[in-house]
Amino acid sequence: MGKVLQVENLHKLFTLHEFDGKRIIGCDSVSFSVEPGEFVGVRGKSGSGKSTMLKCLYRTYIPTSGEIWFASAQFGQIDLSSATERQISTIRRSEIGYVSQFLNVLPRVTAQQVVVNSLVETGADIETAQQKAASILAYFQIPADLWDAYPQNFSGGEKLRLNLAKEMVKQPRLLLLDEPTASLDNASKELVKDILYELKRSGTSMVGIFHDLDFMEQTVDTHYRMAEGVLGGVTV
Ligand SMILES: Nc1ncnc2c1ncn2[C@@H]1O[C@H](COP(=O)(O)OP(=O)(O)OP(=O)(O)O)[C@@H](O)[C@H]1O
Repeated sequence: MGKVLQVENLHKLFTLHEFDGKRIIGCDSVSFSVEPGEFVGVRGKSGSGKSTMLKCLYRTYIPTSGEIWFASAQFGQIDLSSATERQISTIRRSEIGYVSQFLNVLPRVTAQQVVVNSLVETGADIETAQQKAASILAYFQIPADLWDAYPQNFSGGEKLRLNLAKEMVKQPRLLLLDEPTASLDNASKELVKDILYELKRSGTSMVGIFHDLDFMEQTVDTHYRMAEGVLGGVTV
């Protein structure tokens, strides 16, 4: 099987219109690829461009130049930097997940419903989705008394685990992880580590950005360091 992701010369420049058009480099000439089931980890100082790169991959940001080739089940090889908004939302529904400690869900939707909606989006019927959601929330150690609560008020760790649960049920080809251990205690980190191993075993490819270097070294296959927007290889 070919590569899941091939990033070529990705460049993102921010123009600050409120400051006379001042320009800031987000990331510069980033190139790397990801094989099926490979976990790529990126570290680097604060402000070095890690989030910018990840957000370009998810198309939260439109790259200034460069190509992001993704092997989509639905569209074949598709350049995410120039795909239409419609194609991007289809791909996000079932092929690419994004996980951070910040939960981006509709207000007044309970934790259980968040997971149910995710399952329904990938084609499950409501009844199966409800049964499955309960076992998934239990597996992710979300306390049962929170299942009917609104996740906006969850702790950072609970939000992250719910985010992982809602993305994992899609069995995405590619999972993007934005600081997957931020605000987790050691027991929760172990749980997340097991979940990531499980995902890898099932063939999901991952790209994660990290400040937690211990966790990164224990989980990723390929290490990169970002410095001033430029991605470099790291020998561990
Ligand atoms: N939306 C934006 N508008 C303007 N500048 C931005 C924007 N997002 C990021 N930047 C700038 O791009 C550069 C890279 O920021 P980025 O958030 O990608 O760094 P990072 O490595 O993820 O940092 P951290 O580890 O602190 O999250 C910084 O100089 C930042 O100020």
